[in-house]
Amino acid sequence: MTRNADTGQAGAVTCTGLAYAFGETNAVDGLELSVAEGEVFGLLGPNGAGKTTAIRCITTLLPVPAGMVQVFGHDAAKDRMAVRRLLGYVPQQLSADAGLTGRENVALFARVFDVPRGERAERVGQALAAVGLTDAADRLTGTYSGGMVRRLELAQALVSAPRLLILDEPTIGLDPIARTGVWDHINAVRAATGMTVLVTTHYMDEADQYCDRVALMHRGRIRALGTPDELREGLGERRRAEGAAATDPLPTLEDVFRDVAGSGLDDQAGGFRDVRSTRRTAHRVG
Ligand SMILES: Nc1ncnc2c1ncn2[C@@H]1O[C@H](COP(=O)(O)OP(=O)(O)OP(=O)(O)O)[C@@H](O)[C@H]1O
Repeated sequence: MTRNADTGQAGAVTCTGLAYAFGETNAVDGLELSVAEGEVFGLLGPNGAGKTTAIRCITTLLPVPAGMVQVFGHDAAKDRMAVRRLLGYVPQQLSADAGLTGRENVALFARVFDVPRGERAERVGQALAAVGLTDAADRLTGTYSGGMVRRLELAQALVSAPRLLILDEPTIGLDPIARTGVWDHINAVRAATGMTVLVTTHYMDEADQYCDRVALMHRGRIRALGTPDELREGLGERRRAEGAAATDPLPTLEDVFRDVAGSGLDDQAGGFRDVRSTRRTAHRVG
């Protein structure tokens, strides 16, 4: 895994004091976030933490009412088109049309994202190949499994060759094999292109395995930030200083989250575990 958070290159994403409210609800509440070029950055948190709202501000789908968002140095409030041209986005909700073939779905995105006409067919084929869907490309998307749909959505986001790929819960609702498949394809594309990846997830194990750095978000703010190892070891050290045995198992990322969020985690509907079965990604199409 490439860990180049300290290369000194211009950040892929910088949020400074980002705030967004829905009425009385401060969904994002002074978010400070910096994603380095080339890293896989995980934004973690329970239901309602503000992850999707923050992501939607970064993608320019929501305005930036307070604070600042920059993507590769472009201000998301002032230069929306420049930001949009640099990123690919896989939203939580379905973005593939069940009545079209996989190839037609990706071609639609190629047109929307202004892939030059003469290059479209080749780029669509490459995007489908990158996610392992060449053989299924001419089947109706309605016949795809949940994992295939997610990979198709990935191809849709990749067809414009983005420098930044943003994925909102890319594996929710998928079985472990399909989840691994989605990540294998993300990593293969990243290795080939150096693309930056910003991903939200509830799956702590997945973040631990695939993210270079993670930010733990709770009630609109980042509560802890670091590599998964740094976060787990930091809590382990503190527990040992407080008297825990040196032989105790290293804390998990979920332990770290419970430590920073305290009991606040439990008073929200859901938490981490029970959201896993509630999404219907695997059954959304067909
Ligand atoms: N369109 C909306 N109208 C009103 N409130 C909203 C809206 N969207 C989100 N919220 C509220 O803003 C807060 C943050 O929601 P958000 O969806 O950003 O969290 P999240 O961390 O992405 O959660 P999830 O994991 O469930 O997607 C929540 O309290 C939510 O109820």
